[in-house]
Amino acid sequence: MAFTIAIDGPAASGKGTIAKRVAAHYGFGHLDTGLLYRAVGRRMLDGAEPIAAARALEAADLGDAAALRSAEAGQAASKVAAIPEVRAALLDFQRAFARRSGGAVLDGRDIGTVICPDAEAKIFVTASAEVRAERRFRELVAGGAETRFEDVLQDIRDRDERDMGRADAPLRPADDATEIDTSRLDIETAVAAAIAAVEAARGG
Ligand SMILES: Nc1ncnc2c1ncn2[C@@H]1O[C@H](COP(=O)(O)OP(=O)(O)O)[C@@H](O)[C@H]1O
Ligand SMILES: Nc1ccn([C@@H]2O[C@H](COP(=O)(O)OP(=O)(O)O)[C@@H](O)[C@H]2O)c(=O)n1
Repeated sequence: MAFTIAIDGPAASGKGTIAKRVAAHYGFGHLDTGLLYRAVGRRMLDGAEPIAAARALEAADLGDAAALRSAEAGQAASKVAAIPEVRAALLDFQRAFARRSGGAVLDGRDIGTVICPDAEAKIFVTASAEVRAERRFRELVAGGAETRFEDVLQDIRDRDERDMGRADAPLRPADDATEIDTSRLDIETAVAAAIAAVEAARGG
């Protein structure tokens, strides 16, 4: 049976963590759609033309998740993500994943609004920019990156503005999404709130 859970939200709000845990809870597949845009952004940084790179994207391009998670790849991702032809090139793959049998959780920016407007459950994860920057800063430092908190905060603000301000599929909650503000929630509590929202959507 196909059952789709759409999880959207800004950078470092905790949507990926929630998506992974919710998928494990239900035994569903999980797709981090940000990785697709990061892979196209990475290829642009290497000199490729972004629309052609999006059309030629292969599973192998998503292999090096650690490199794709850099701040540089994130900025490049949010630039190529504003190009309608790039978004169009990535649409079918995401929709096919969403309808896979056995259930799917997709996290990104436009899953509940554009990719899967008919998803059975929709969640919009938020947190203050300062809390998100603190989380991302710790994550980058733990991974060995040399960076400053102020730069991470600026990166998050730039991407928020670009992602919310673009004409095509801007970041916004779907009208029927449940919003979870994780600013003051630990991971366990945030995941429990997400599962409760899915259960409510299932009529449970
Ligand atoms: N509720 C939370 N409380 C504290 N840290 C969190 C919480 N949710 C996620 N994190 C941590 O914040 C960082 C970013 O989370 P992630 O799920 O990757 O965000 P996103 O997918 O929205 O970018 C990770 O290091 C993660 O472990
Ligand atoms: N469904 C999606 C997912 C990501 N993106 C873009 O890709 C960038 C990187 O997304 P991500 O989810 O990997 O970023 P984080 O939230 O993990 O920092 C975002 O800033 C968006 O510009 C998008 O436009 N649509």
